Amino acid sequence: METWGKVVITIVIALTLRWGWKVLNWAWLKPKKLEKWLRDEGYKGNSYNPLLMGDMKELSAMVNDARSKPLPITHDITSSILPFDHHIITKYGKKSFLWLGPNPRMYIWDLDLIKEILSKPDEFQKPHPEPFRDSIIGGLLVTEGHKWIKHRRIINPAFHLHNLKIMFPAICSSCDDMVRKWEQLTATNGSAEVDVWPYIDNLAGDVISRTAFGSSYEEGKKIFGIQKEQINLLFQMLLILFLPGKSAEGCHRQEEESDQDGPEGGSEDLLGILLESNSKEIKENGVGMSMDDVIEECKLFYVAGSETTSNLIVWTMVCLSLHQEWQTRARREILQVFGTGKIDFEGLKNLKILTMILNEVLRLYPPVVLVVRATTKDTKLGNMMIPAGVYLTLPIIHIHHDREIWGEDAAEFKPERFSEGVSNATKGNGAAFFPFTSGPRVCIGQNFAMAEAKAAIATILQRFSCEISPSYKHSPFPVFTLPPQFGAHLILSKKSFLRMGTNPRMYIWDLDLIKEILSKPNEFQKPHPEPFQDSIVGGLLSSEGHKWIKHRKIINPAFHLHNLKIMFPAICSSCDDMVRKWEQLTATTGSAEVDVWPYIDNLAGDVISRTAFGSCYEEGKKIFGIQKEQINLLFQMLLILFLPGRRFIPTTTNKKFNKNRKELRSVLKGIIDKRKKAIKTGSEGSSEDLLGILLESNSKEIEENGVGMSMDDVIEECKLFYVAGSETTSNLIVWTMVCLSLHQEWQTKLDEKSSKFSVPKTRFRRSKEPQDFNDDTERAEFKPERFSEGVLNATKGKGAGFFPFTSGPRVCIGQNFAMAEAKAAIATILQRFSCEISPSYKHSPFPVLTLPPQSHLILRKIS
Ligand code: HEM
Repeated sequence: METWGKVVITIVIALTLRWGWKVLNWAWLKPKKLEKWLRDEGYKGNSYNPLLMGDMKELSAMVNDARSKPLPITHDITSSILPFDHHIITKYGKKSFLWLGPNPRMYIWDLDLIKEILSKPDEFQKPHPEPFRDSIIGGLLVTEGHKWIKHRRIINPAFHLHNLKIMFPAICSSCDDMVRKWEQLTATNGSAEVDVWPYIDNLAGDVISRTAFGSSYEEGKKIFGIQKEQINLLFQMLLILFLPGKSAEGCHRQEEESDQDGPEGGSEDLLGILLESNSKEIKENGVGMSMDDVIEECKLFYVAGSETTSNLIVWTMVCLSLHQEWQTRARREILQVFGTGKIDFEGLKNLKILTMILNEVLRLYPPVVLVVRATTKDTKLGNMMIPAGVYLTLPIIHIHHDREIWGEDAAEFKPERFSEGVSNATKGNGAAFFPFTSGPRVCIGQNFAMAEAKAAIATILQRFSCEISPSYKHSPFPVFTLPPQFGAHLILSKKSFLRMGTNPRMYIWDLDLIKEILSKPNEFQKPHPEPFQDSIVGGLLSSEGHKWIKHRKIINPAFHLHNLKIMFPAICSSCDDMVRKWEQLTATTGSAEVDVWPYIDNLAGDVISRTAFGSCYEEGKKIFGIQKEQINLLFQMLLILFLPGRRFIPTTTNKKFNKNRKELRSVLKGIIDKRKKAIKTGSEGSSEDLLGILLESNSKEIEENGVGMSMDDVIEECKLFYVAGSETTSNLIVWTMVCLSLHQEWQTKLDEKSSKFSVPKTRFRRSKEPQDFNDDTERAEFKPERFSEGVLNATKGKGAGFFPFTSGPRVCIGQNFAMAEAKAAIATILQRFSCEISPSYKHSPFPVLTLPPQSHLILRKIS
């Protein structure tokens, strides 16, 4: 008995000593040995302290403190989101390390070393055990060696591009579902403040549920919920997590629960493809994945595939809200590629701007902020021989923000740095951008994630604009990935589009954007084809690029002030002719009710006929008539106008339209030929009208540069003079008369000043036209005094808010002409008449190509 007792005591002592030795080695000797190695290699860090769990206590306190408050809105986030790492790096430099329990983690900043580590997954494995990670995920992400090779081979097909293409409609359905909810939220006011994070978070889970489990989508969603709770529970256990044998009761219970949800379903979703690939593996090589393996992979799909991608989407929305110019560029591209219709997989590759934006977001807000590898034996890395048990931190986010790599603007959102690809953005050092890591263990879901993010952002921007809400709190905080801890409160506004045929039209209200668009005629061209306009006007108005530059140069002299001066008497003759007719109408009683519109309409045509075609005035007037008829015919064809090949549809209107077109050409050709001859023979006045000056300027261009305008070009310009020059100016004149009839006080003012008045200019303000006169909002009132100190003052410094003639290089070439004509007309009228609204007047500004009315006014002769 005694002997037995001694034996037992000896065994107990031996075991205790062995266990004690192990603990001593784990908690003190080994860390101290590794610390010595690190310091010998020139790495610096805090001295290891087992009582404080290495740096865990300080780290935990700093993390909790950082988590408690939002950050300033800046992309310079590394120091705030990884406060302890920042503290260590600032204190000890880049060659430093920190203690997670008894394990030292050294930072690897050298890009060549990072590449080497990632290219040798066997030598630099993921740390095992890694309590945080292992409690949540298993599967491919954490397996090593042969098992990893086999699993990766089995899973790979699930992520092939052609399978992604099959799954893509499911991704789009989830995006549509989300956006539909936002449409409900913004239905009443057109905009709403929305915390988009829960929706996006849910979207990514939804996408994985559909694409991973297809028909078992609803059960799939349940797993998503459980997995999310697991991560939160782990955070509550941060301090005990690195103790051996830590208990995670809650976790285990839920693990079991999530284990119960077994896989099932077809072969067009991730699970189906995986199961098929597994059967193939078993057939070919005897062993494949077990049921437990498959379950682990499914759980992994959730965490790896949804958290990460939802991070990317939400930070993209935040960045686009902060950088509206990129939101506009992205939306423009999306509308160019998909219109407002369905997003398709093939179109994704044309989203160049969006790819640049997503890359920049992945750089600034990488969902995986760092990855860790560990040595299991003495391992060579560069010039170092690293002993077993050292953890290596590859600080993705620090490297993505490193000024030495990206330049001084590293913390700025500048997607343009990716315009020539990743290699260019990183100045040849592609390894500096690795949100999905690199090497054999590069993220298997990279294409999946990018396709999902593109589909989501495209679907959102097709329908909404977003901006930062006042209640937004910037809170990127690394949990497992980098979600916004306090959500992402944005203001979503519904985008309104008008559909013309298959093309959407978006409204641009922002004056800076309007100015930008008008200042870049090459980038923002007129829509081609634009069936309505193209059927009526060609010439300068619809040409682009070099052709436009050449034509504008040739035509410009025709609108020079000194030529306008020469043409001015012709303008006044037309005004006199019109007023003479009114004098006849009012001759008997001194006043008469007159629909002034046909006269004014005719006046403007008359002015163009005289000033454009001078001596050929009568033929010119014929053109005017035909052009007017063409506009009316087009209106009758509105329904078929946007059909391809519309010209050949044999309707009566279409036939008439085509006949008119031919006639126009022939009349104009006749006029031009005649004029060319007259110029040749030096006939008097042959080059004093628009046509003459244009032909002369064209000859000069041909002489100097070899090419000028063809006959067809000149015909187009002449047709354009009619529509652009007469409809528009007659609108200005008639609405001025209507306004002066409504606002007698202004008529009187003009009367008093007789010849030296200035024409009120409020016609084409961007504000809405009143349909009745009760609209008392200030912007809808007729108040010419707002222009008393000029346009800039009237628009409260925003000159771009008034642009009846547009602005930039393509500003209306006939602006001075129109203003001179309108002034001459109104002056001539008011010299002889007063006008007031007649009881039969109907207010009917209705846009055709321009904005003509039906205007019955009472004209009274001024005695
Ligand atoms: C923006 C989105 C994503 C980012 C930034 C991202 C990032 C990463 C990174 C950095 C790794 C390497 C981790 C390490 O080596 O420790 C990784 C691995 C992995 N990712 Fe992703 N990921 C994303 C989306 C996805 C998606 C959508 C899926 C699947 C549906 C996925 C599945 C995986 C898997 C299975 C691995 C392990 C690969 C292996 O070890 O062989 N990821 N991911």
